Amino acid sequence: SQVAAARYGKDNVRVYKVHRDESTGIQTVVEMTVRVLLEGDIETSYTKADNSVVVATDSMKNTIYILAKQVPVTPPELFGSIVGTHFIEKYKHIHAAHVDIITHRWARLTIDGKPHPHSFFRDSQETRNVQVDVTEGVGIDIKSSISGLTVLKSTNSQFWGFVRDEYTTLKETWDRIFSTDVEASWKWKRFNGLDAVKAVIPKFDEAWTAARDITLKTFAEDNSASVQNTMYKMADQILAAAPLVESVEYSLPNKHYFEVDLSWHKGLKNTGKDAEVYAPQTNPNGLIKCTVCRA
Ligand SMILES: O=c1[nH]c(=O)c2nn[nH]c2[nH]1
Repeated sequence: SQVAAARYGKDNVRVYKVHRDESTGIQTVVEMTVRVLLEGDIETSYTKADNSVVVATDSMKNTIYILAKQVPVTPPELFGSIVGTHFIEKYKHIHAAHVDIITHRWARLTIDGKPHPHSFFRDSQETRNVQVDVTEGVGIDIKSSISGLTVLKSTNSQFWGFVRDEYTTLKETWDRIFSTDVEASWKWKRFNGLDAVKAVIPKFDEAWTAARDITLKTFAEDNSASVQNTMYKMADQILAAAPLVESVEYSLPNKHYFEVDLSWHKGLKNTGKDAEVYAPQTNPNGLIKCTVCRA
């Protein structure tokens, strides 16, 4: 046997960092969960019990905390690029570093109509994430994403004209509920190194804001013909808004809400235009995926 592929590191490294503005007393917090996996000339640690090539995962965890102290932890695209670049520069036998960062939300509390200087709440399980792959002699590939942004619209979602055959029972609808947990990601054009990432730092927050705003606005305003068509419209607009982005990917579960026919109870009307009470379905769910690139 031989090692076909190998990468190792520390997962679920939880990092919190506070910025204290002494002049205003306003504090700002960031919380994230970091994974770093390394690749390189490490096969002998698997095949020969040669630990001389192993940077201990504990040391990798220490490194994440030290770098979080020394450099900005936002935008996550920058911090991930710094962390990954550190490992391939520090250890000559390490040739690639894969850094995944999940950023959790701490929304500033508004108390008596005013933003509170140092109090926050978890307003959503939505996260902002990056996958940063730093490869020696190649560059830095970054995929940014939004996860766990759960939305629902109570009308202006349709689905009709689909294949009807001996397997079809689904009725066509011109007015249905559409709910999904948004998973949207955008892949940046390859950066040739850390300096190239540092040259465009503002673009990362701008792209995240654009992707989130476009997703929510299109979700709300599009009279959706299908999940497929609506997600394509979202991706198309994100590509137009972010020239440094190479492609956009959506993965949207279609979280079904079924009408409940109550006509058996004294003729109670609760279907079609009379439907008000629905049964939210845990499973099964539709799952619609696409990757959209520039033509
Ligand atoms: O938007 C939808 N797309 C689909 O492919 C599908 N299939 N069943 N319901 C559906 N809704």
